[in-house]
Amino acid sequence: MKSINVGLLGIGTVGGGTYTVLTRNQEEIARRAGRPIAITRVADRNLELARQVTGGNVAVTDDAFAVVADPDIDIVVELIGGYTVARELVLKAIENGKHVVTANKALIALHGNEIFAAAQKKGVIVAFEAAVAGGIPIIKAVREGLAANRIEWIAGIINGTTNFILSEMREKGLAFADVLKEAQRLGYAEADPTFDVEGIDAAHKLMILAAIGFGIPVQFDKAYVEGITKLDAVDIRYAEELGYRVKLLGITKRTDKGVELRVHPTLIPEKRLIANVNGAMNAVLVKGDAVGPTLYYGAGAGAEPTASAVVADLVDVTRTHTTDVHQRVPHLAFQPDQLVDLPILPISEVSSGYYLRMRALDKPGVLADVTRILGDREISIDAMIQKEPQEGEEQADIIILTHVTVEKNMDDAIAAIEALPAISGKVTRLRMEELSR
Ligand SMILES: NC(=O)c1ccc[n+]([C@@H]2O[C@H](COP(=O)([O-])OP(=O)(O)OC[C@H]3O[C@@H](n4cnc5c(N)ncnc54)[C@H](O)[C@@H]3O)[C@@H](O)[C@H]2O)c1
Ligand SMILES: N[C@@H](CCO)C(=O)O
Ligand code: NA
Repeated sequence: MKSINVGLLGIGTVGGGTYTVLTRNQEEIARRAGRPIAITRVADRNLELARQVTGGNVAVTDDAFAVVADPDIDIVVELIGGYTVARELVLKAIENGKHVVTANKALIALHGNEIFAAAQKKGVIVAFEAAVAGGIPIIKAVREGLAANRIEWIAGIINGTTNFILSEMREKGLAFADVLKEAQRLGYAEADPTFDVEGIDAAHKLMILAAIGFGIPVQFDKAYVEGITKLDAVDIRYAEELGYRVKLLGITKRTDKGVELRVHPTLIPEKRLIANVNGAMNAVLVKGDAVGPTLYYGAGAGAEPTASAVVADLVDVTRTHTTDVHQRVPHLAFQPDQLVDLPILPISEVSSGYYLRMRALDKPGVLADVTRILGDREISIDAMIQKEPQEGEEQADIIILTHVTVEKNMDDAIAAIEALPAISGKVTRLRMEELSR
């Protein structure tokens, strides 16, 4: 039987893993796909690496555009990353009538609308399971498995690097920079690790999840993005005292006013399963109206876990590419002419519980002033700790957990608290999610 010929662009961490998995499980994959799938050409600007990984068994080139133009190639796998050359290559592949598999969440989050429109026009498939939560089949779960549901919200630990950093810092007391270096060595981090630590990578993935969950076009510029670089170890400790873990969470919710789309460090009750997801592991909670909350857990980064998703997409594309375009699973889960323009809410309109930490002079009345400011704005307090001042100091930390309120109301309360003479410096604010309903 004629094999499906794959052109692999980029044979780094994920590309290398893809080559290994496809070669190792060749026979079983053919039995699943209905025909053999073979990588017949590889492009990488590092020719030495390409030769080394393929052991001289495949034609290698440093010109990715030559692979995309090759009439013998059926599916192009883009594992270069970034959104400049990768965008051009993917659009060129589509133009040449090739199906595309990619792990590139940045590309999909920024240019998905353009790419899917081009693919629809040409009748080709663009598959991107590896782009969100690595090896966890979350795209398939939301797009197909939960197709009966009205998706209400999705919340996930969707960046392995930051979860690895937070876990190592908490468990082993290691320094941020050392843990980041280790994540880079293990192949978890992006080419530019600021994408990981500033929450951008998680926001790329969240944008994709919101699009397939709610049937909206990708619009990455509307996401609220806050990473872990400003997170203070003391807040992780206080949160623990109060029974919470701090995770970098991507949250998207459908509300009456619009869609919440936000990535930020978040307090989660420690009894939730997702609060106990550690290391480079990812977990995504999806709440559907019929099914209730569902949880998906697994390796979110790394060579073979990510390759697992890339190769599954290759099998999917191989199985479905004979199907009529209109009968296929739509790229963003909803038919292309059925996407809706729900507004994405600015962060000021988002509702959440809050963790507040402030430094206050240890004198009577301060606490009363703070609680009055919150009370005047109908923000109710869930828990509070007042620390004893350290030896020789006059100020002490006050930590307050609040019930849900809208962010702009909290902005106003924080401004009033910071204006109190007995409060010094800024109030630290972290958002909190119960993730129970
Ligand atoms: N590493 C992970 O765990 C992981 C997980 C999921 C998704 N991803 C995504 O997968 C993609 C690849 O990531 P990676 O970690 O494998 O990166 P990588 O840096 O390890 O590999 C990229 C490869 O592409 C090659 N390359 C770069 N520019 C090229 C060009 N113009 N022409 C030809 N080759 C070129 C590089 O030489 C390198 O070998 C990215 O989009 C990334 O976001 C990575
Ligand atoms: N840099 C990403 C790779 C997986 O997408 C992460 O750490 O999760
Ligand atoms: Na995935």
